Formats: sequence, C-alpha cells, structure tokens
Amino acid sequence: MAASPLPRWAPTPSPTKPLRSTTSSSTAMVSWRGWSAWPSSPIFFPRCLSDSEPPASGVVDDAKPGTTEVFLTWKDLSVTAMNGRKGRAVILDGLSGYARPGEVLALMGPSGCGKTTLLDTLAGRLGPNMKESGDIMINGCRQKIASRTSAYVTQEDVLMVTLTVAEAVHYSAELQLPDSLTRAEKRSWADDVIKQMGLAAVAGTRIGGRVSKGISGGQRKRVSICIELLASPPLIFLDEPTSGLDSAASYHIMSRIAGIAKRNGTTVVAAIHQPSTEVFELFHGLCLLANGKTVYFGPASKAMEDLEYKGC
Ligand SMILES: Nc1ncnc2c1ncn2[C@@H]1O[C@H](COP(=O)(O)OP(=O)(O)OP(=O)(O)O)[C@@H](O)[C@H]1O
Repeated sequence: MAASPLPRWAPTPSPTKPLRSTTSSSTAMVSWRGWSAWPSSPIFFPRCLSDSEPPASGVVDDAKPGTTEVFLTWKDLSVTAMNGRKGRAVILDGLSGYARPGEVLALMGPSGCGKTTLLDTLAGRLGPNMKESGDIMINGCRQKIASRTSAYVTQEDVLMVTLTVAEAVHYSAELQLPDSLTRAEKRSWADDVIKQMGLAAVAGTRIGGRVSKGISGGQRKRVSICIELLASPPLIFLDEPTSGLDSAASYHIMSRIAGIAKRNGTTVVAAIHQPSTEVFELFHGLCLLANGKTVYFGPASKAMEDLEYKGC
C-alpha cells in the first residue's frame, strides 16, 4: 500500500470532501473571532482581570466574580514524571498556548505525544508522580482550576447501563444543580440539555452495555458529555470525545459541542485523534504536539499551510 502523503496527525480525509477545501464557504463555517495570524504574531496573554493577582499557589473558585467566560492560558508549561528508581521522564516541555471562550481548541498529535497529560495538567488532575512547572492562568490570573469552573469528560464512559438516557441525566441534574431550583426546574433544564446534545429521540431508551444492547456508542458519548454540561461549566475538557466512532457520529458530537460553545461562550479544549476533514473544520484553534513539544499553535485553518511551509 502506498504511504499516505499526509502527516500522521492529519485529519482523516473524508470520502465526500477534499482534505483542503478551495471554496471560501468551508472557511466561512468557522468564526475566527479575531485569531491573529500565526506564526508572525506572538501569543497574546491578557492582563489579569482582577485588581490584585492571587498567589501562584492560591486556589480561586471562579474566574472572576461576574465573569462567566474563561480565557485559559498556559505559559512555559512542563511536566516531568518521577518514575522512582527508573528516574525522571519529561512528558511536556515548555508549552505555551491559550483557549478562548466560545471556541474549540483541538489538541492533536501522535499517540503518546502528551495530549492527555496536557489536558490533565490544565484541569489540575495530574497524578502524584507528576511534577509540573510554568503558569496556568484563568482570565490572566494564575490560579488552579476549581471543579465548579470546569468539567472533564474522560475517554471511558461511566454510565449506569440500566437507566434510560433521561433517567441518567435527570438523576445527575438532581445531584448537580443547586438546591435553589425546584425538582421540576431541574428536570426541565436537564431536558433542554438532552435536546441540545441531540438525544431527545433516545431519551426513553436504556443506555445498555455489552450484554444488553442499548443506545449507540456515539449516543453514549453524548450522554456523558450531556451530564458534564448540566452545570453549564464555562470551561470543558474532553479527552478523545470521538474515539471509536465513525466520521458521521464524530461530526455529530463535535458540531453539537462547537454549537454549544459558541452559544454559551464555553471554552472547549479537546484531545482528538485523526478527525475527519469536516470535524477538523469545526476547530478554531489547533495545538499540535510531538514528543511533548508544541509543533504548531494557532488557527486550525492555517496549520496545513504552515507545516507545509516548514517542510513537515
Ligand atoms: N503517570 C505517568 N508516569 C509516567 N509516564 C507517564 C504517565 N502518564 C503518561 N506518561 C507518559 O507520557 C507520555 C504521554 O502520555 P499521554 O497519555 O499524555 O499521551 P497521549 O498523547 O494522550 O496518548 P494517546 O493518544 O495514546 O492517548 C507517554 O509516553 C506516557 O507513557
């Protein structure tokens, strides 16, 4: 079989569309909302929005009182695994970048390049054997990300197989949403989120598992994401939300997420493996990693051009 002319991280070509669309309509799908041209422009780090910057080690619960949007930035971020007698291994090496409200930033790169580690670092979920250095900032302030500010959807689904989709989401809404809401309000909110994720048609279907077949794999992913979206987090981390799904199901999920991000001003950071061209076109930003280093950071639309220019 002839070797693919595409870099290994490249989006899987769609059977219906060329890898690089030459029509202006494909780029018009994506709102760049002021992305500066790369690589000539430096990464922009916003000024801290609060009057006094909190200590680097301080935990601040919310981005800023009255601010619901999260501008996440990281600077010179490095992570080292302390492997006991085996010594240390540098997993991430001096990464800088940012994720903006209303946009989807894709983390891409070959297996083992550090995508999950970067997500975990940004989300404050690193294991005890990992040491990090560098700055992570929310709206320009160095602070740890609190659970109220963000949600994290892991690669594995942890859903109750015997519940229906509606039962699972209603149950989560009951637990997650504030007590100031009535039961009916919580249910109504949950039903809205079910609709937003395109799950209304299967709301009464059992989730199911390996033994008793229920909803599809793509729908299971959407239920997991739906549950994380219930509390309307301004920042959401997704680890391989499309893994194991075909291109249509992947597009369905990512377009819903991009739509919700745009509508609610949610900041989305998603680690993605080989997206289709259609899915790739939904990304606003791309952070491409190789061996724990940033190979490209900037608008997803400019990545091909830039890497070709660099001879990658
Ligand atoms: N706790 C840990 N201790 C030691 N090494 C680790 C640890 N976690 C991850 N690594 C190593 O760090 C590197 C990056 O792992 P990571 O899971 O971030 O990659 P990835 O890009 O998400 O991979 P994949 O696409 O296969 O999920 C790998 O070589 C992995 O073995």
